[in-house]
Amino acid sequence: MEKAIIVKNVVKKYKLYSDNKERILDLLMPKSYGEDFYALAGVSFEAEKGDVIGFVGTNGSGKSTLSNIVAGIVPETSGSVEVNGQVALIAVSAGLKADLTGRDNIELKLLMLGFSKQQIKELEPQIIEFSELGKFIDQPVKSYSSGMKSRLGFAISVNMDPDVLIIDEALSVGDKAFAEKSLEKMKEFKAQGKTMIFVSHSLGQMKRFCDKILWLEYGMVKDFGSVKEVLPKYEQFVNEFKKMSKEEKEKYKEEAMERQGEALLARV
Ligand SMILES: Nc1ncnc2c1ncn2[C@@H]1O[C@H](COP(=O)(O)OP(=O)(O)OP(=O)(O)O)[C@@H](O)[C@H]1O
Repeated sequence: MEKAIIVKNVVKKYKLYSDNKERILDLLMPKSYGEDFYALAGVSFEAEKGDVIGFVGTNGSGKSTLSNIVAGIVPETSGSVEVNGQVALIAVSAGLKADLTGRDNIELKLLMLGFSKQQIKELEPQIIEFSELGKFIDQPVKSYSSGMKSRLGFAISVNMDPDVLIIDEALSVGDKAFAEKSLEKMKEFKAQGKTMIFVSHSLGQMKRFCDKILWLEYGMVKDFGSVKEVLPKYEQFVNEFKKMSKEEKEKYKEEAMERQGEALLARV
């Protein structure tokens, strides 16, 4: 099987600063300021060509960070990411320039991806039609609602015919009719054998759409396998987690952070 995505040992470290002074000191001084925070602590997984993989995990587990790294939008701190083919990320307002109009954003995005002026001229009407933005297409994106931004982002990404498509919660913002239309488009892509990553809190959508599930927990892979195998385990965890008291949740987090520390130490 041909690999579409190979992610090896990816770590993403953020710096958390208590105030702006600390941030500036960290930039200017040789000594390190601020606290290290690991959004991803050594994540590995592979996608075969045509796989549809769902990322699940509680809030803050690293799903968006990982999808942004696979899409090449955020750099990894260490580890490696290989993507075969052109990748498109759909997330609310991902990569849209707020001061430009919807139309300018379409042109800019396609130009940056290497489309010719002629190709852009051909693609533009179908993108605008798909976005259902009507005359708003010539208004600056900063005047759009989050649903409108998501529609524009979705319309650009699906119409440029990518090899790998990453969809981060984009369907939860638009209205129901648009979400259905988008889901249809994604089914079409799936039938064409395109590789997709799908980030959503809707387990129903995951079940309907994905083949495999990557379960992230505090920046680590808790499980990776078929939907049938992993999703019931995740569902059970979510139900149990919801029932935990605040103290039990804290304890669970502490233990997971210890495992994270050990995993990071084992790497050095
Ligand atoms: N730019 C940043 N600076 C500092 N911390 C960040 C940054 N971006 C993300 N994080 C932190 O990294 C962790 C992972 O965030 P991420 O958005 O990837 O999680 P998620 O699983 O997508 O969460 P959600 O389900 O809530 O969208 C979070 O604790 C978040 O606060």
